Amino acid sequence: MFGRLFAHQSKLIGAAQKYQHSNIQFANKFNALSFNPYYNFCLRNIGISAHIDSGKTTFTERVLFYAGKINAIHDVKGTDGVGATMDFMDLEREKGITIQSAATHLKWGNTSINVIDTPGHVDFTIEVERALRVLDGGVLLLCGVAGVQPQTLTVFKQMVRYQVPRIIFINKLDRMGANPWAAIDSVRKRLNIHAAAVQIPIGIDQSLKGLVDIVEMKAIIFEGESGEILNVQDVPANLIELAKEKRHELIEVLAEIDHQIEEKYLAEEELTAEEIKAAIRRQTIALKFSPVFMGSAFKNKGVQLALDGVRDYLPKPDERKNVGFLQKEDTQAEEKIEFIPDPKLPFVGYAFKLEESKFGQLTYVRVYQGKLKRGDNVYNTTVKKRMKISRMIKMHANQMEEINEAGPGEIFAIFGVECATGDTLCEGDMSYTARCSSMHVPAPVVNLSIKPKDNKSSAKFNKALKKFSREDPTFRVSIDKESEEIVISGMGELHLQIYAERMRREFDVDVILGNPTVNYRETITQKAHFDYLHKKQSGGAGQFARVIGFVEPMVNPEDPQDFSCQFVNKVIGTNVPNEYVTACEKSFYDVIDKGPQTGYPVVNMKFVLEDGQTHVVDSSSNAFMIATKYAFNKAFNDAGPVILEPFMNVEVTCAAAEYQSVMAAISKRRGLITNTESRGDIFILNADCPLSQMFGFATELRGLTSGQGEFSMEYKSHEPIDPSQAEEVKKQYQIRRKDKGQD
Ligand SMILES: Nc1nc2c(ncn2[C@@H]2O[C@H](COP(=O)(O)OP(=O)(O)OP(=O)(O)O)[C@@H](O)[C@H]2O)c(=O)[nH]1
Repeated sequence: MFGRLFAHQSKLIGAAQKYQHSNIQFANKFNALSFNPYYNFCLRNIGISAHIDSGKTTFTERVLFYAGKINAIHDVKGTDGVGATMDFMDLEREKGITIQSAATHLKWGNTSINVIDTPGHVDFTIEVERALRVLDGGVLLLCGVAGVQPQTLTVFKQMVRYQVPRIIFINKLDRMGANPWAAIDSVRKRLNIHAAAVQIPIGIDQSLKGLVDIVEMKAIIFEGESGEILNVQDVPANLIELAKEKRHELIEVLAEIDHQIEEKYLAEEELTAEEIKAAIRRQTIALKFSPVFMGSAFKNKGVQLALDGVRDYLPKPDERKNVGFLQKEDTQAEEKIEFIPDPKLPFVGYAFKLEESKFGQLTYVRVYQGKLKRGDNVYNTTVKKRMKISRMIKMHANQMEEINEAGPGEIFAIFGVECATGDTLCEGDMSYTARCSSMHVPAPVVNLSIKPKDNKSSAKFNKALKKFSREDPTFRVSIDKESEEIVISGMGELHLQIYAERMRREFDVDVILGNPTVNYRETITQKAHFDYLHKKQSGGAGQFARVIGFVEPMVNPEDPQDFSCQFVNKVIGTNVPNEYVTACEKSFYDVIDKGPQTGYPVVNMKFVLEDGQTHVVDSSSNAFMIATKYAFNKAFNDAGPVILEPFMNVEVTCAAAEYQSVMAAISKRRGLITNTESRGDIFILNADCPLSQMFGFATELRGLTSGQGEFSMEYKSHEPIDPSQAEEVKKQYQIRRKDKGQD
């Protein structure tokens, strides 16, 4: 029955696209499915993303307080003995950082808001990916002193990847040196988007008292112990000129992208607050504009107005286009489909996060279409299994609230279903199933060998590894073929250390960690031909295979982490029969797994087989596999082989007086300084550094700056290694081989 409904929906949508009608109109026109586009009129799914330490958790804590979800504000580091509500893991409270994304929901007036607070550290970037994959809008937080920082760029790129409309909140205006206009400038220059302030501050740093809403032209002073009283006043006389100037700037920016505003602007007509707000909403949802709010979360200034911004300018679930696929089970044929947030259509949900709780596995789901009720059966498209939903809950940080149903656009969690991150759950029968589009999973860059201190803990150790790798697709476990050690790979040292610590705390397993190593890669820099004959015809069964072709580099400039290789069959005629081509292909993919110089994978290379030769008796798949292996080795050597190592964009912030020693430390670590900037007493340095040289930098920086310096880094690309270092990496590989008796 649901298969039929899906099938019907697919026909409707196909037809709707053809006639350029909206699905809603089309469905209504044919009266085929009753459709209620206003089901979630009052729902927003938002995430809060930013560079490390910009104040996401502090901001979310205020959001919860003003929305009446908590009755007191707590500090992020847990110094008041409680800790911020959303950083509920002990580790998060001790370190004062967010490690996992946490979900909560609240009411702001008549609007229900699901909020996901995500980590800022690049090491936990998958948490941001999975949150953005399922959110309809975002708040991009910036520090009012530093403006756009490296991780701001990363989260911004992630927002662009998932087409998430966003408002901006410039935080920390209470700090010395805060300058919202410089921050907006950095947004325009570094993010290259249309953005303009909708507010101006009343006072700055120590004297920050409130904000002027330049759309409505009114002043708001935040009063009461926690800024909970909004005292609305006339714009102070000394700020009228600035407010007018910034209102004009806002209209000017909108006029560039919005026809309705442009017409009135050119005709020099006065615009009403309603007209400006409508244009901000239109263009924010169209991803062409980001309104800029500001304040200080810590000093309880401005958060309520940003929440108004979430309600007024970010989209409802039915204002986002959610495209997925409809799969016909018998033929596996897939067609694109738009999921419609109508509770009467078949249910489609996306499992975006798993968490082990004391009651079993908790799976977070976002509903894209239809409605799910407790007791319903769903079909997991990936594992092709039907499962009963016996418990549904709404999460508020680590607290649970039982619910009986969830409709379109909702985010909730279910217990006890077999699921992995990225699976689609749907109501389809076996003939038609739905699949949501997937999320981007970045490749790990750091490895650590790991083993339990005590052999008796092996079972618990393995259980922990299994659990963590199911939860986090950027955490990988493998066995080093040479050393036979277990190796964990992840996004950074901190990422892996946190898992080691969680093993101790959650599984009672102490572990020994090896030194971190980075994920080298091997590639070629030029084209090289091969013509290799493998011939063994003296005594016994003979071997004969000849392969002819070339290898060449293959780079995807769009995606620095696209490390693919390709085998291309260009054989014309029957010189190499198909079964031998298949053997050559298999051999190629086997051999690139371990590069000849370092044992790390070969990337970005095309192997083109053009011709060859067989022998009536002595040729075999095995002979062609051997010939391909040797042809590869020879061609690889002739094609200018290089070793690549991961490079990071590093940003260091320190006091101006310390900059020389920081610059020297970066240069010593083979960093290439790309930018330096002083803002008042603060010095900011950007550099491209090899990741292999950055281990232990946090400790060195603390020493150089009396603990005051901060740094962050994010993956940039894999780049050729310095020749002197290349020799060392090759030598290490030879030593490892020798130790294993492979030489
Ligand atoms: N002066 C000032 N400090 C702030 C403000 N907001 C947050 N902070 C401080 O900045 C530090 C980081 O705040 P968090 O809320 O943990 O930042 P975060 O972005 O959640 O951090 P991560 O999740 O670890 O990236 C804490 O010491 C906060 O007290 C603000 O508006 N003004």
